Amino acid sequence: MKIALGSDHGGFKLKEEIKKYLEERGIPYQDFGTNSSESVDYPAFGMKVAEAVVAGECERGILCCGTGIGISISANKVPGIRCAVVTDTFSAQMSREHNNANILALGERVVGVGLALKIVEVWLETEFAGGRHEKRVNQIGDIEAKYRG
Ligand SMILES: O=C[C@H](O)[C@H](O)[C@H](O)COP(=O)(O)O
Repeated sequence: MKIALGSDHGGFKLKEEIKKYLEERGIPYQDFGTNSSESVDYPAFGMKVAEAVVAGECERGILCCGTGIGISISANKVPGIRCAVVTDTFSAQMSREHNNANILALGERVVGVGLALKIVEVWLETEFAGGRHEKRVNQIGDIEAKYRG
């Protein structure tokens, strides 16, 4: 499974930690930036990762900013993206099992590196449960379709 990675300056250090984590486990990734702690605007990075996931270039994405919020809002504007901001391992599991989240968003200023990497582990290992959740996820797609031009 190839992972698309992205961050702004507020999530840059956490993204680098996640890269190390993925490298140690032989999980392939593509880094869409940013490439330093210099101040940048998060929407473009959220969009790039979201587009890579929707295009199928990467199966899932992980985004980091200060809180995880701005970059997740940006990613969720791309049709087909279900990006979840997660701060605990239970929500990480549920975002996959129930919501089939295809992007995980983390806040470097919210969670420590240890917890963030545990969230990543749980999120990557958990599969969508389907069943009753499938029709609900499909209904999210129906909302997108309603507002598509
Ligand atoms: O939701 C937005 C993110 O948390 C950004 O990382 C944050 O707003 C950046 O703030 P600043 O420009 O003060 O570093």
